[in-house]
Amino acid sequence: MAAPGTVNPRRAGDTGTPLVRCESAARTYGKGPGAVVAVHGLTCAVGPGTRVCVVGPSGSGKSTLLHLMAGLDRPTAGRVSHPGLGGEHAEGLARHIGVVFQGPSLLPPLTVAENVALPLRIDGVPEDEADTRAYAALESLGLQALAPRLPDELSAGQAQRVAVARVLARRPRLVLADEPTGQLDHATGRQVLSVLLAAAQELGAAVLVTTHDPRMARELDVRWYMVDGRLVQPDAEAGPDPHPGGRAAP
Ligand SMILES: Nc1ncnc2c1ncn2[C@@H]1O[C@H](COP(=O)(O)OP(=O)(O)OP(=O)(O)O)[C@@H](O)[C@H]1O
Repeated sequence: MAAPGTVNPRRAGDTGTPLVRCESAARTYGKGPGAVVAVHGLTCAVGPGTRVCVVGPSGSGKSTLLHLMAGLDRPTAGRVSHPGLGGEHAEGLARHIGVVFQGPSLLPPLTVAENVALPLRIDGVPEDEADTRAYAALESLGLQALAPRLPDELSAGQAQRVAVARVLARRPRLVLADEPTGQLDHATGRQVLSVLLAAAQELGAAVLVTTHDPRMARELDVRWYMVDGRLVQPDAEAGPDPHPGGRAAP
């Protein structure tokens, strides 16, 4: 059995150069006696096409790990790198990594279509092409009828599916979703997750989703369990992983 904090990359479906790799990565918030070690020296990797779920209770460090992987935060010790995404330059990474956040994230004054097109415009995609790609992303998620609506005219589940469309319209190679179903009822949450997984599969993107809900975790191929800022082997928590290669059985 691997040391605590280490996830065997093979179990994570490391079938190519990892898109993201953590090597003894740690994150401590604050200094001195009040310092909080949110993540303790984690070693793990996400390979192309892999679908990983990080399962753990509130406060176990899931968001911190996701932010480190997204390049939104830096480890206070150890290293996080993105060898399969062309290096470590933040701007370059942002083009390849899509992040879905837990709460409302759509801009209230913009329509759904404008919200989805905005990141493309920021990336420098010409307006017509951005609009076309935004509409195509909405259509592929069955959301085209929502295109002219404002965010406050959507249900929470619809808003979260639009947020997924916004991320996927940029065609990322790695999708990191932080409790994307955390504010939804179970049935709606499952629907959002299934839309996210199907769209990512269509794109060939790897996915890492965090959740505190073990029922959601079953929808993913590989599960990592997080306790008090440490990853523990699935075997220790829930028996053998049914897909040790990290990919769903066909
Ligand atoms: N900016 C911060 N400053 C200080 N402590 C923080 C900060 N962000 C997170 N923490 C602490 O780090 C630990 C891990 O937090 P984190 O948000 O990563 O956990 P989580 O598993 O994602 O929780 P949740 O499921 O509630 O979102 C917690 O003890 C939290 O209080």
